[in-house]
Amino acid sequence: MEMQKNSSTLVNKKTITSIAIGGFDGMHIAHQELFKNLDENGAIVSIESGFANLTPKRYRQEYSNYPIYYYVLDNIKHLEGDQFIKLLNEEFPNLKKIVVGYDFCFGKNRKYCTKDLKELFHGDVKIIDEIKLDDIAVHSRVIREYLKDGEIEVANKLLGKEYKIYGHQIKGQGLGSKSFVPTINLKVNEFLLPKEGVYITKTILEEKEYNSITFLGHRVSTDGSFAVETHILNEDIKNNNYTTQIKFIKKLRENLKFDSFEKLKNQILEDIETTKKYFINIY
Ligand SMILES: Cc1cc2nc3c(=O)[nH]c(=O)nc-3n(C[C@H](O)[C@H](O)[C@H](O)COP(=O)(O)O)c2cc1C
Ligand SMILES: Nc1ncnc2c1ncn2[C@@H]1O[C@H](COP(=O)(O)OP(=O)(O)O)[C@@H](O)[C@H]1O
Repeated sequence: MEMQKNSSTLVNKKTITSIAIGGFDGMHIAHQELFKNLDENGAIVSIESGFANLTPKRYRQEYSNYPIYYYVLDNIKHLEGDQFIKLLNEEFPNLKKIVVGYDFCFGKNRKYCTKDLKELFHGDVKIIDEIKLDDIAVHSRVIREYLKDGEIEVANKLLGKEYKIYGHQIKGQGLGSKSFVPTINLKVNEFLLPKEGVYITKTILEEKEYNSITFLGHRVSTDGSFAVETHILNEDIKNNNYTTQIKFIKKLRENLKFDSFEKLKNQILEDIETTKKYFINIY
């Protein structure tokens, strides 16, 4: 059962009776399976390695109604097994249940695993068997590899949602509106970017979602610089300064070098037509 609380800062830790523990980068379908085993006073204990780039820390709460409490791995990784459990019992004095996956290990040199957790914690310990989808093991590292290969549709299936990044708007070369099509240029920090290429996407501006096409990569046909730029279909958008979100849906093609602006422009117009057709056919 899910609850409506959604900010850990507002939830008293004393009310928490069950927790799921892990890194939770991606908040993918296997993570969501763990959360299904929490009770209505459940919480997520997220251990921060500093390497999360699918759902970096401040973007993670959006994918669960359970409050998330963050712990820095470097601060707890030296603990012996009993010390780790002691910490959890102190943090959550009414803790009755812990949910982890089959591969969960913790403490000094990661030498404590699920068997030790069962022995050390006096309460209910629920271990979730490995979750796979179409024979693919669901793990954040696996999802990262699909994204790096541009295999968005597989990545999205494993994520259980469309992969989404946040960026802030920056100035482009100023060529787009003049020579090609207008685009919003983005600077993206923290998030893993999919493989260079052209993608069917949705772009969210001020909570409104638009169909879009996004180019991501080195502008090998113009100035060679790296860019993330999104063109919103069928709309005349005034460039603003709001945080922009991009949801990736499908890769259209690789990043290509064109020997004239004319050829690049024709290709871009063709990409836009393909994208429009895609959206017409799915609605
Ligand atoms: C749909 C789309 C596809 C693109 N494909 C390529 C490409 O294959 N190769 C390339 O070098 N640049 C590509 N670009 C980037 C253009 O070079 C870029 O839009 C142009 O340089 C204008 O940049 P500006 O917005 O910074 O002015 C693409 C842009 C869009 C919108
Ligand atoms: N495919 C899976 N099946 C079952 N449990 C999983 C799976 N992936 C992760 N978990 C569990 O979810 C929690 C978070 O794991 P984490 O290591 O952050 O995920 P990932 O393996 O995706 O990086 C851990 O308790 C882990 O054992």
